[in-house]
Amino acid sequence: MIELSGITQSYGGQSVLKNIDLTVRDGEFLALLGPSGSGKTTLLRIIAGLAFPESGSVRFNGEDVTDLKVAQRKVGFVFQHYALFKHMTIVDNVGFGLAVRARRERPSRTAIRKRAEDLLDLVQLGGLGARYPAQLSGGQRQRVALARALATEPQLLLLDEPFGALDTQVRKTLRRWLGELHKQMGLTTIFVTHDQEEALELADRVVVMDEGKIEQTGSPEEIYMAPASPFVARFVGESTRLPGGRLVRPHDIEIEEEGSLGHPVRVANVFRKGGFWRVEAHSEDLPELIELDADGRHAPPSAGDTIRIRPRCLHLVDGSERKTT
Ligand SMILES: Nc1ncnc2c1ncn2[C@@H]1O[C@H](COP(=O)(O)OP(=O)(O)OP(=O)(O)O)[C@@H](O)[C@H]1O
Repeated sequence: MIELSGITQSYGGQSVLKNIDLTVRDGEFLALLGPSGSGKTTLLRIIAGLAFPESGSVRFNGEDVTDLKVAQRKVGFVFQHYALFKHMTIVDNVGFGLAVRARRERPSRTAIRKRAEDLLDLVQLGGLGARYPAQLSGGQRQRVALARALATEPQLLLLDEPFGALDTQVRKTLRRWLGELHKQMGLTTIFVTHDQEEALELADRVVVMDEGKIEQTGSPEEIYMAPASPFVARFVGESTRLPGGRLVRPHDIEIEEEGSLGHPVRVANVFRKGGFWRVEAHSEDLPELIELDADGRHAPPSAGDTIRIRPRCLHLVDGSERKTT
């Protein structure tokens, strides 16, 4: 179990992490999700022992590791641009962490090679060990980086936008594959992403961060269905503001029959979005358009129509809580 309590950090007088408390359970796959600059990487570096907090503590299984350096923490990590050693073969890259161990802890050369080859099989690159990094695709290189991180049998795996530099299709494939790998190995894993789709699809639990603070921690369903703040509602999935200031998902607004008590709005635009219609409508009491989704199997309302709408969902976020900082 990883326990962070009261972690604060600032750079040049600017507060980057503000009193972060977080517990990560054994075997959990946790995503740190937030916009650029929200402090995700800084938090990950503090967990790794690559940076040290101004105050607060980091515990691994009850042991205080706050002042321990990275080499003493048994963590494996993969960063977006964590380059492989160009002049080394793939198998040597993977075995590197073991080969540089002090002599009394270092396995034999044969054992290192065997372990590296087994890991290459695990990341589905068996047989490519003799190649050099330049002879692999970007996606394959990131899998090698992952195999290298796993070689030293870390107790914790940290991934910082590991697929960030890859194109969408490769990213999706690797995402699925990483999910499977985690299921197989059950290694406690924390990954940083600003991609909500990635976080919601992969993680057991998502931690949404903004401006150095945790906005919400919860399962992907909780984060999506019951956002705890307007920030989360806006950052994760789509949201639209209703009269009265509350935010709701466009697909959670129902068009009611004429004569009902729903709120009257005037349709401004309608366009197809895959299997449904996206309707944009004006309301007298809101400056911006309300967005809602209508069933794609029926004819949609037309621009200029007045329709009555009602939020269908109970999980509304009160826009009046909107932060002013
Ligand atoms: N070593 C450093 N020196 C000075 N400022 C830093 C340092 N590291 C991070 N920062 C600042 O701290 C803030 C948080 O950065 P951090 O990299 O943790 O955010 P992030 O959420 O990971 O963003 P991104 O998704 O862009 O990587 C930023 O304003 C950044 O400029």
